[in-house]
Order: sequence, then C-alpha cells, then structure tokens
Amino acid sequence: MRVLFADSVGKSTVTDLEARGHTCVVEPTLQAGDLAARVAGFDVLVVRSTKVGAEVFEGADRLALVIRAGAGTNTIDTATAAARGVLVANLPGRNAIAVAELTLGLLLAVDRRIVDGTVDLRAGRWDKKSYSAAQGLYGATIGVLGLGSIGLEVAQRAAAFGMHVMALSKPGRSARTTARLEELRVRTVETLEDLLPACDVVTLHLPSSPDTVGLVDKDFLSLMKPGAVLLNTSRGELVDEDALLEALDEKDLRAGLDVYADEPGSGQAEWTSRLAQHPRVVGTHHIGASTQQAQDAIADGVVEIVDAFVRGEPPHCVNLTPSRIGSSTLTVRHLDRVGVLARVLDLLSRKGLNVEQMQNRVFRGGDAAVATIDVDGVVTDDLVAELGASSDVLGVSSTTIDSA
Ligand SMILES: NC(=O)c1ccc[n+]([C@@H]2O[C@H](COP(=O)([O-])OP(=O)(O)OC[C@H]3O[C@@H](n4cnc5c(N)ncnc54)[C@H](O)[C@@H]3O)[C@@H](O)[C@H]2O)c1
Ligand SMILES: O=C(O)[C@H](O)COP(=O)(O)O
Repeated sequence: MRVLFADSVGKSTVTDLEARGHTCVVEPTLQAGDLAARVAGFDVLVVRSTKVGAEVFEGADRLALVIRAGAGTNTIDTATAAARGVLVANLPGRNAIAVAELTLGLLLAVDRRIVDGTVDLRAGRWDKKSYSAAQGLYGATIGVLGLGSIGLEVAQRAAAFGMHVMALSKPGRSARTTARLEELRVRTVETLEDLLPACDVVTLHLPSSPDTVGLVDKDFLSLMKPGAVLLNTSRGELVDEDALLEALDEKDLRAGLDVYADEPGSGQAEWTSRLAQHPRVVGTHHIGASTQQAQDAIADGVVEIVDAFVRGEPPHCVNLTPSRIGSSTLTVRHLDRVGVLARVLDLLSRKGLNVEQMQNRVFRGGDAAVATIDVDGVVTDDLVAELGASSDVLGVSSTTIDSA
C-alpha cells in the first residue's frame, strides 16, 4: 500500500511499514491546503493536527483510510469521509498520560507562577517576596469534565496531590470506569451548577463536538469561584475566549492553556493571541501529546492500524456506525457449508427484516461458523425457531439492540 504522512510521526512507523512492503512518503511540511492535490495515488493518509477537509476526499482516487496519529478527530471531515467510504481511525488513549502530565504541569505553573518567576530570574531579578503568595494544591477541589482516557489520568494525578476530585455523573459509564472513580474517591454531581461553584480548579478533557463547542461561556465562567483556575488541554473551541478574557480581568480567574480557538495549524508560525499573552495565563503550544513516550506509542499504533486494515479489521474507526445497529442482533451458529447463509438471509427477507450489517466468523477447525446479523424489524420467537429448524443450523439466539 502507498502511505502518505502529512505530519511527522515517529521514524519507527516508516521503518516498520516499509519492512512490511508498504511504500511510505513522508511530507510533514504539507499544508492542509495542499493535501487535496497531493493525496491522489495513496491508499492511506496519516495526519496529526493537519486539517483534512472535504476537498481531500473529493480529490482522492484510491484513499481508503485516514489515520489520526493522536486522539482528536475534529480536524478531519469524517462525514465526507464516510460518504465517500473512507475509514477514519484514531489512536485513543495512547497520548493520555502525556496530556495528563502537562495538565498538572500547567496547574503547578499557574499556582506557583513558575513562568513569571523564571522570566524574572533570567532578567537578573530576585523576587522571593512577590512569588511567595501561592495557595497550594493539597486539599483543593478539582472538577474534571470528560472522564475518558485523559480525564481519568488527570483525576489520578490530582488525587495523588491530595486534591478532592469532582465530576458530573453520566449514565452508562462502564463498570471499570465506575470502579476507578470510586477508587479515586471522585464525587459526582448532576449539573454544572452543582460542580463549578465548588471547584478551585476546573479542567477540560472533552472532545470538540456540537455539544461541547463554546461550553465555557459567560454563564459557565460566572459559576466558577473568583480566583479559580481553568485548565484546557482539550480543544480551543470549547472556550469562548472573549468571555474568558473578561473573567480573567474581572473575576481574577487564572488559566493554564495548551490549545486555542485560532491556533496555527502548522508547527511554526507568527501568531499572537490576547489570551496567550494575558498575564494570568500560562500557555503552551499544543504540546500535550508531544512527549517521546507518547509519540512512540502513537508510532506503534499507526503500524497496528495499517496491519489491521490489511487484514480487513481496522480498529478505532470513528466514522462507522456504532457496532450494533437496527432493532435486534441475531446470532446464528451454523455448519460452514455452501448455501446456509443464503437460506438464512432468504428467510429474513421473506419476513420483511432488513439486514443492517452482518459478520460471519469461522470457528477453528473450519467445521462451523457464527454469523451475527443486525436486523431492523420485529424478530419473533417463531422466526428464531424457523431459523433453528434447519439441519445446517446449530443454534440461533436474538437480542434486542439498545439504541439509548
Ligand atoms: N493537548 C493535546 O495535545 C491533546 C492530546 C490528546 C487529546 N486532546 C484532546 O482531548 C480530548 C479528550 O481526549 P481523550 O483521549 O481523553 O478522549 P476520550 O474519548 O477517551 O475521552 C473523552 C471523554 O469525554 C466524554 N464526553 C464526550 N462528550 C461529552 C459531553 N458532551 N459531556 C460529557 N462528557 C462527554 C466521553 O464520554 C469520554 O469519557 C480529545 O478529543 C482531544 O480533543 C488534546
Ligand atoms: O488530539 C490529539 O491527539 C492532540 O491534540 C495531539 O495533536 P498533535 O498530534 O497535533 O500534537
């Protein structure tokens, strides 16, 4: 396969892919605007934060997979990719520890004014007096919004500092996450109105989505305690930056930011931002994921996705429908013989059930197989019995798909 890298990823990725016979073209200086003209002839495109707009998919002749060598896929037009049948996969969790480390670093830097102090020292000024006014983190309360890979790592590190961790309750959390929250003594509350006034620090670990863009607005900030700290290492567009500028001045809020709404899309650029220049802000250059450890993990992940894609099972695809769709999943265990599935599908068709998606896996030894078939329509006990009556069918079960 031909793989185009439009951002720099660990060298081992290219070495490993070339060792498998793939052709890699590495052009980390490609700009978003050049991608559409460059992507022809490539099967796979690998990007970090370079934007992949609709025009890229419209110009592509054989592009089948875009790999986001990181977590957030908001920079990729996943809907157009889906309409064109191009898979978009990311690498969730691989850079979570790196981002959590930076988040705590920003918090310490804000609390102790480490950056201002360093600037003064470099300028030959000793000022123990001015820099001795930190509050300290022990016993303070931190509200973590978004308890995914990064949020949980942040909660763990904050708890290790002796902070009380709060979060919003959310239905459908996995048993594993729930157990982890109990272990870390995370106190959950129902609403932002309950959470924000109780927190000395609020940290954002949500993806950019229609639900989260502009979440931190005037109302949100007005609920925060005067003098509290806002940390954002997720995405700039979650914050209404004008409202934050006002709150920094009027409520003495402080902020630690790694991301900005209008940050440059390239690695180096002339860029000024009132927010990044504000004296109550400690800022970094969207470097949350940029540790060697995280990038090594991402490099391995890119190779794993290409390997899985070659096998026909790419993981972490963000623009496929959820794993189960329709009203019911039928599981049909059957002998691996010609015509068995055709008879099953024929019966479903005669009963007016639309097959949404299906998969057939063969058991070791090759004698039997199991088909999982998501259907839309009413699966009756009679249908299950009729499917199971065939001598080639070993067993049939049906489960309702929960669409909540
Ligand atoms: N600064 C950086 O370099 C950097 C690096 C990695 C990720 N990020 C950003 O951080 C985000 C989070 O990364 P992650 O790896 O933790 O992702 P994740 O998918 O593991 O976690 C996101 C969490 O947010 C929750 N969530 C989503 N929408 C929500 C909503 N409307 N209300 C409440 N909860 C909601 C999800 O259920 C999930 O638990 C990414 O989407 C990306 O934008 C930034
Ligand atoms: O979503 C991510 O993984 C981060 O924002 C990292 O972006 P980067 O790969 O451009 O550093």
